[in-house]
Amino acid sequence: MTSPNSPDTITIDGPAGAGKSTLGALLAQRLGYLYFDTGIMYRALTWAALRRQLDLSDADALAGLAQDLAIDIAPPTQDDGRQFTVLIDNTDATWELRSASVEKSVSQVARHPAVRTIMRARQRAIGMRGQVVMVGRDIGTIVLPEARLKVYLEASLHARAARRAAELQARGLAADTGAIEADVARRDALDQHVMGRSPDALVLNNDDLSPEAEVDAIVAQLRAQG
Ligand SMILES: Nc1ncnc2c1ncn2[C@@H]1O[C@H](COP(=O)(O)OP(=O)(O)OP(=O)(O)O)[C@@H](O)[C@H]1O
Ligand SMILES: Nc1ccn([C@@H]2O[C@H](COP(=O)(O)O)[C@@H](O)[C@H]2O)c(=O)n1
Repeated sequence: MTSPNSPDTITIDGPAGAGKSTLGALLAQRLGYLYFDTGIMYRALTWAALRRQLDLSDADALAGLAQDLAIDIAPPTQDDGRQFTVLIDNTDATWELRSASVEKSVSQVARHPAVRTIMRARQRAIGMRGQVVMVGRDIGTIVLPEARLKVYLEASLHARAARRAAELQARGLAADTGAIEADVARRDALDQHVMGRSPDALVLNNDDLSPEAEVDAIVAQLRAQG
């Protein structure tokens, strides 16, 4: 699928909590590329829609907001474990994007075709600049199908839930692994229609693979491609 004219981008898709952001950030750092997590955009839209008390079934209202919403991703402004700071309409919403209310509604917001059309166009414009590692659900299949390398990352439901629980505990928050597992499974089901594994993707299962080993496998694949 890649050609000399393909954008110099690497896509990473996979289900919730598979480790896409961890891998994406590490790989981008190794290659000196921009790291871009498209899940942040859907989370930002959901956060802003909830704040405005929009009806989450109103596709037109959500699409209008998706078009206009100012989402700025900046280097971390606080040393609290964040990968970056997310400013939405100039408000720091970094951790609120991970809140239970956003997690509960984000897949519902992301389902609207009108919303996805706008988000995908914004994402594609960023990817086409090149030297980007872009992470999401449909990046290798729809947003950047001509990417230089596509990765599909997977891990068992149990491992994904256990990692999410450990992450919350590390931030001093309560974590019920059973409830987290149910929530991750619910999001998997809702996201099924947007999830895509490109036939030419490099598939990595990280149940027993560290992020560093994942990066090594990808760099080896890039070298093999020449
Ligand atoms: N290879 C790995 N082995 C063990 N733990 C990992 C691995 N990769 C990531 N993790 C841990 O798994 C958790 C989820 O990772 P991460 O946030 O990167 O996933 P994600 O796919 O981006 O999630 P989401 O879809 O919810 O945004 C984090 O606590 C992270 O430290
Ligand atoms: N390309 C994408 C990325 C994300 N979504 C939706 O956003 C939710 C949050 O994504 P995370 O990667 O931060 O977990 C996700 O559950 C999807 O509903 C999407 O549709 N397409």
